[in-house]
Amino acid sequence: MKTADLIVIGSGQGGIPLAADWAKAGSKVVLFERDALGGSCINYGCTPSKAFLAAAHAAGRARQAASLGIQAQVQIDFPTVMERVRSIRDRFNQGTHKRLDTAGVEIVCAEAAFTGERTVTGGDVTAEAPVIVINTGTSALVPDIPGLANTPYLTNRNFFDLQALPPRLLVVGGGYIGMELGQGLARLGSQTDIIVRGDRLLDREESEVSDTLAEAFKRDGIGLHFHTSVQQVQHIDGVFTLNLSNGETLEAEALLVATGRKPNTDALNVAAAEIELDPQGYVKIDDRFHTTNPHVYAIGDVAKQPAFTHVSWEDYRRLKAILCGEERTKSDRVLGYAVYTEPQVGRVGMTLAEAEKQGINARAVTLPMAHIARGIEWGHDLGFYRLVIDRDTDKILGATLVGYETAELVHVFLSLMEAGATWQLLEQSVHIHPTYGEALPSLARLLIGEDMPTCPNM
Ligand SMILES: Cc1cc2nc3c(=O)[nH]c(=O)nc-3n(C[C@H](O)[C@H](O)[C@H](O)COP(=O)(O)OP(=O)(O)OC[C@H]3O[C@@H](n4cnc5c(N)ncnc54)[C@H](O)[C@@H]3O)c2cc1C
Ligand SMILES: NC(=O)c1ccc[n+]([C@@H]2O[C@H](COP(=O)([O-])OP(=O)(O)OC[C@H]3O[C@@H](n4cnc5c(N)ncnc54)[C@H](O)[C@@H]3O)[C@@H](O)[C@H]2O)c1
Repeated sequence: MKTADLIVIGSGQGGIPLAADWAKAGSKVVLFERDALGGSCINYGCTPSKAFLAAAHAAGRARQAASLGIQAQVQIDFPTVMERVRSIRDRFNQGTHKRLDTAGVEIVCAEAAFTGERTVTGGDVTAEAPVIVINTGTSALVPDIPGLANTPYLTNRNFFDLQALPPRLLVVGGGYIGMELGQGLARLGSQTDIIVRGDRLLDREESEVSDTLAEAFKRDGIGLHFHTSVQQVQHIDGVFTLNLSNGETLEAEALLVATGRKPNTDALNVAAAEIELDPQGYVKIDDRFHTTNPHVYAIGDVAKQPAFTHVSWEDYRRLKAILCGEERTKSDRVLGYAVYTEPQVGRVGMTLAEAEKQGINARAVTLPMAHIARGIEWGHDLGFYRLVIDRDTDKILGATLVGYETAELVHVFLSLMEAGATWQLLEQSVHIHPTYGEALPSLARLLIGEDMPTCPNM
């Protein structure tokens, strides 16, 4: 039995810096990882998907340049695209290894399980510590569709190992992963169809977001099948055949299943440490990341935090402060996130409906892309910017930006909200012409009744 000061289970986005910081400060840290170091984000999530989308969107933008009078011949070298994706993934993965090694963390490459209140075993190592942090993330949740189990379907786990471009692709699921990777392969040349159980894409967002993305996907030649589910899967001679509940039959050489996530808690033997899970298997935590065991904390996706890398990373910063005796909680932060389709969706805070549900006297204003000079100049016609404010306090409550690179632009709102700013502060700001950013004060000016269009030259 090893004795440590800190045990981290899972090398997710919060666990790595926590382990490294503790070890660098001279503490004995043992980190268990059953798969690739760096977790989902580096190995089969953010990093490879965004490197992949860089290529896909380059192809999409080159084709769209026709509307500017530029006729580009797009040739896809798929093996090179994927080699680049994997080399970036590998570089980040090796960087993680080096970071933990240099800090002096003892890495145990094994699946870990609790063997007592403060003890964890993985492979032939058993360690005990007064503080244990669970950062084991999630895995693809694969639905129990007849015929699916024994086929070579793709999830985010093996997608980035693709060697050849599938001529045709079927995607099950109209959420983040299905949309990003589905549009990506479509832009690289796969004839793509997306099967959506509900009546719209990205159904947790406002319907105008879904409608805009559906229009963009149609322009990319993607087939959208709403209100239907897969009843049967067959895989014969390299071709998947899917029978849908609406009577349609679809065929393709590749099938991507992107129907949500499940927490990685099955192997943890949480009962041995009296750690409670919720009905879906996520670790229950309080506002200070404490599980039901006083020695054990949980951060990131496995603790049912919003499933984003910056959330897991921020969990680490807050948990570190708590462990150092500071008064911090998990809840008092402004949540922003983005979907890396084209157009992108940049989101922060509440929608109008969410604000009203909380009883807030809220108001929303919307500026369509057609009223943004930069959009017209660049040939981007899809999207809109929306701002939600509290009528009683004038504070900014949230924003939804759909358009070109809005994942960058939405940080203006994030910072304003973090500072507790009112919409008048934005309205008074003089932003640079011609930029997408100049449309943000214009958006706020709609609240004082200024008519659209509001940008110079419009
Ligand atoms: C395709 C895809 C794209 C994404 N894109 C983005 C994006 O653009 N932006 C964004 O913010 N987020 C994105 N995400 C979400 C993001 O990857 C996660 O929210 C982020 O990785 C945080 O995860 P985590 O720290 O909770 O743990 P993870 O990164 O999931 O890591 C958990 C680790 O624990 C290990 N583990 C599990 N069980 C055990 C065990 N019993 N013993 C030992 N080790 C164990 C796992 O092997 C894994 O390495 C994406 C996710 C996917 C799947
Ligand atoms: N850009 C980003 O930050 C980014 C990118 C990818 C993933 N992520 C994170 O990872 C999480 C998981 O992504 P995801 O796309 O797997 O999940 P998701 O929850 O975003 O989407 C899953 C979709 O599949 C549908 N679905 C569920 N079961 C189904 C079934 N049996 N048949 C058909 N459809 C079904 C759901 O209705 C939903 O629309 C996201 O919620 C997000 O937090 C983030």
